[in-house]
Amino acid sequence: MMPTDPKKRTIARSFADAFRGVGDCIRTERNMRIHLTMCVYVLFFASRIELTRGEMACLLLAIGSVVTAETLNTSVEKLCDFTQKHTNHLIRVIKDMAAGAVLICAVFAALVGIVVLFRPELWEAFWAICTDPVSLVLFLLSLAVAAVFVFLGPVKLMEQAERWFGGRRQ
Ligand SMILES: Nc1ncnc2c1ncn2[C@@H]1O[C@H](COP(=O)(O)OP(=O)(O)OP(=O)(O)O)[C@@H](O)[C@H]1O
Repeated sequence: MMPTDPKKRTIARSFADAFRGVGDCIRTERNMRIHLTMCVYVLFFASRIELTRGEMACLLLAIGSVVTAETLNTSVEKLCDFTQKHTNHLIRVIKDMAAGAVLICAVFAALVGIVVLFRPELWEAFWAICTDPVSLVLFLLSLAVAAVFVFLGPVKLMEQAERWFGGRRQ
């Protein structure tokens, strides 16, 4: 698709393009879906214990940094694949560094999560889920949905649905 004339670009168009970029990353990158799934569980448990505004801000910053790093890593990978399809030492170094940036963010985000969340209230919240049958079933169901989202992703899920329901219609 040709880029639109900069004079005709509206702010709404810029936002739409940026959202499409995030959507593409979620659709094509399993690691991005893993990060997002972990974010959802972190925020879920964070909502069940009393955090200060500062602690919540640290968690949100940590989550934002990992998701941002993964999005940038994906765009670097795609640019590398576009420019060089064959094995190349420099491409290997570039891709490894971009992946390293994600690793650094993820390790520090995990440390933030441990510092902020690991406290008795967390285990109490977890125990409350485990001892309530309805909550436990819902929690296990959410894990199953998360696994399907991570390993199949929206694209494969749609293809599978097309095969099942599209096939039956014929
Ligand atoms: N063209 C290439 N030349 C040399 N090495 C490459 C090339 N493409 C990929 N690699 C190596 O393979 C690794 C994985 O690259 P790939 O593009 O498959 O990323 P990926 O599986 O999506 O990784 P990630 O888990 O970081 O998202 C790179 O970090 C790099 O070491």
